[in-house]
Amino acid sequence: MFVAPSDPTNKVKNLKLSQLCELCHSRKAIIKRPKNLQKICKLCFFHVFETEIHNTIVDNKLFYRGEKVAVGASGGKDSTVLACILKLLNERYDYGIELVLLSIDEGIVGYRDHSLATVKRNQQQYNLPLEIFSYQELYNWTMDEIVEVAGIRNSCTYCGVFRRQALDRGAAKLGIKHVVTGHNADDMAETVLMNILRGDVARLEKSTAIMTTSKGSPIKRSKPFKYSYQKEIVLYAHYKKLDYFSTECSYAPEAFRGTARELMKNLEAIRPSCIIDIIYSGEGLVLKPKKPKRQTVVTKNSSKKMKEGNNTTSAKKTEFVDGNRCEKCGYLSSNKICKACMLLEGLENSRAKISIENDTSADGAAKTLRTLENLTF
Ligand SMILES: Nc1ncnc2c1ncn2[C@@H]1O[C@H](COP(=O)(O)OP(=O)(O)OP(=O)(O)O)[C@@H](O)[C@H]1O
Repeated sequence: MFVAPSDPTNKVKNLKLSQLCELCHSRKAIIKRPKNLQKICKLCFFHVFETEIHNTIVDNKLFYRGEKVAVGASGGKDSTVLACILKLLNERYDYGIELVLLSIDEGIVGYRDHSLATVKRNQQQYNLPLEIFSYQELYNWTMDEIVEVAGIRNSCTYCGVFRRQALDRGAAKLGIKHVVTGHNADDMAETVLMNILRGDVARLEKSTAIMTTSKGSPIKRSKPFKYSYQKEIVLYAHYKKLDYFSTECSYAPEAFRGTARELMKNLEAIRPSCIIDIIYSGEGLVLKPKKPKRQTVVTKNSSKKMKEGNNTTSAKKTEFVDGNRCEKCGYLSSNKICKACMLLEGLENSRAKISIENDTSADGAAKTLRTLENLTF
């Protein structure tokens, strides 16, 4: 239990009972916790916020002693607070983990260059090693070039696919098998909501997992802020006076996610617990077992047709299990060609500035996106 009543700087006199912190009952309450509307003092807020994250880490056995962990560091509020708190908890509770800041430079002038300058300052402030990998070096494209060719509307799709892979590839190069990101409770609730609204059952099943791994891939990803509210992360950064970059990405946010975010914010205003409740609902969902895939029975007739070259089944997608390597880049992929290479192929074909909306060509970026939507990853 956290008690610091003798702290002379925070000692208060002549306060009404209603003005006192509801946790320590000795200092003035200055924060109304967004999560549960509890009125608490600054020190108690730091303590409960940090302890909740520690509990999430311990309850879910996120780390093991001696593990090397990369913090996906964008310079934004979430990952800055994550780096700060993981360093603090690692020292306070002696997790015995080795932290590294891992940043991806997507190549967005006026946005990522500024936020990476923040990460470089964080590196000094937290005394942690920093590694930066860029889309330019990994894919030979910057996001600015991609938007020029493929348009702004689908920029998040490209960026998301490339960033996920870039973080994995960056971690693999550093010999790290665990990447933590600053995805928070609001992000997760939004994702659950989006998947429900889209009827995307396959994604819904995975959307509340705190740790995700891909069969055959050595890199696992986790979200220690799974139960932390966005507003509390901002409050923590504010009261701790953390150095973070607060500008939004220059490219439009994914339209549907933006709508889900608005919806979540409206719901939160009426009922703050709805963020956590949506996550609990997602966790509690039991989905119907998947139907086993139908086997193609090869009859005498069909084998004859096959020999004659009339076989329609040969056009079907060949199934590749996780752990296979992309035929183009050699990186791990559950498909013959990884998502990033499929997008790159579309981009190369669209260099002639075919806009996504008007693109009806057979090989352009728009077609690649449509193909990707139909693939199961
Ligand atoms: N360029 C990047 N390099 C490294 N990690 C990144 C990068 N961009 C995003 N991430 C990781 O993914 C998480 C979610 O990113 P996203 O951009 O969706 O949300 P955000 O709320 O803006 O996060 P943040 O406030 O940390 O920038 C980040 O917290 C960070 O851990």
